[in-house]
Amino acid sequence: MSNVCFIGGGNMATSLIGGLIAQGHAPESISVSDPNESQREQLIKQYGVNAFADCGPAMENADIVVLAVKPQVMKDVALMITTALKGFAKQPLFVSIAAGINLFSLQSWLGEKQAIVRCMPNTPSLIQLGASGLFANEQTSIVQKNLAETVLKAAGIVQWVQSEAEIDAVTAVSGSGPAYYFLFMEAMIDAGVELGLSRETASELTMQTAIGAAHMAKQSDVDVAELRRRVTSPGGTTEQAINTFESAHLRDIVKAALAAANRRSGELAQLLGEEEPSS
Ligand SMILES: NC(=O)C1=CN([C@@H]2O[C@H](COP(=O)(O)OP(=O)(O)OC[C@H]3O[C@@H](n4cnc5c(N)ncnc54)[C@H](O)[C@@H]3O)[C@@H](O)[C@H]2O)C=CC1
Ligand SMILES: O=C(O)[C@@H]1CCC=N1
Repeated sequence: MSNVCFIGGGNMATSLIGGLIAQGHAPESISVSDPNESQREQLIKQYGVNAFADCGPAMENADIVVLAVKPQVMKDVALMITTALKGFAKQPLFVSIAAGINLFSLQSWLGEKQAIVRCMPNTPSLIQLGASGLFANEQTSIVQKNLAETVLKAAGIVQWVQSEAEIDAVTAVSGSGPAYYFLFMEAMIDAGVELGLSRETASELTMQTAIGAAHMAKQSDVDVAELRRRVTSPGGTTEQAINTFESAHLRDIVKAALAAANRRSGELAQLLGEEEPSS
């Protein structure tokens, strides 16, 4: 079993650790470093993993180090890691899950020779229904790619993408995506309450409808547009709701929202990363 280390033990690390443990990964082979003591205690109590305040002891013997800190602290953390790594015989594979921080910056902080995978997971990883996009630098071997894939697959589905730019698109679609569905569910629950349902009934119906629609879409041999048409009887109720969404340009709103999320990845790269020399 591979030794997996998480630098940063917050929301996403907790989701990924939850996925690994649920898949039978031994807690003793998972280590976390986080300066926040209550975060460490929570992870020890919930999963029985090893937790440390500093990155050095957490990374000892690690085959794979998942960088799960906020983009704003990534540079400082990466430089600390580089110092700690100097005493290590074995260099681990690094997997960064930070939005916007590109391989150019990660390589300039961790070292040009390091194998690094940029990954964008999402929070449903906690219940093994995550979706992750992955892109590896040239230094990453096939064995290391398989290792990254195995760790992320414990949390859900994995898609390798063809270019690093696509990771920003993955961030806009599935990284941030759960929040879009939660917002839509919030709005449906509020609207159901407006129409006279109790909040509990509106919540139960909304969530089960989301689950049912997602399962149908995954299992169906027709596309989602056709599934929508099959709910929409001519002259019926759904048609009225769909017409309302279309006249309010829902599709344009979704396009603009995802474009804004995608753009933000580029802004984070500029704000928090190293400047790439223009070729
Ligand atoms: N929350 C989400 O849905 C997703 C987040 N991400 C990315 O995951 C990363 C982490 O996000 P969250 O887990 O939401 O943040 P979070 O704030 O919940 O967790 C970050 C953790 O890093 C710890 N930390 C701060 N300084 C540290 C240091 N020097 N060494 C070790 N740990 C340190 C903090 O104490 C905190 O527990 C971000 O870069 C974000 O872009 C990626 C996909 C989805
Ligand atoms: O909002 C963020 O920046 C992170 C990345 C994807 C989901 N949460």
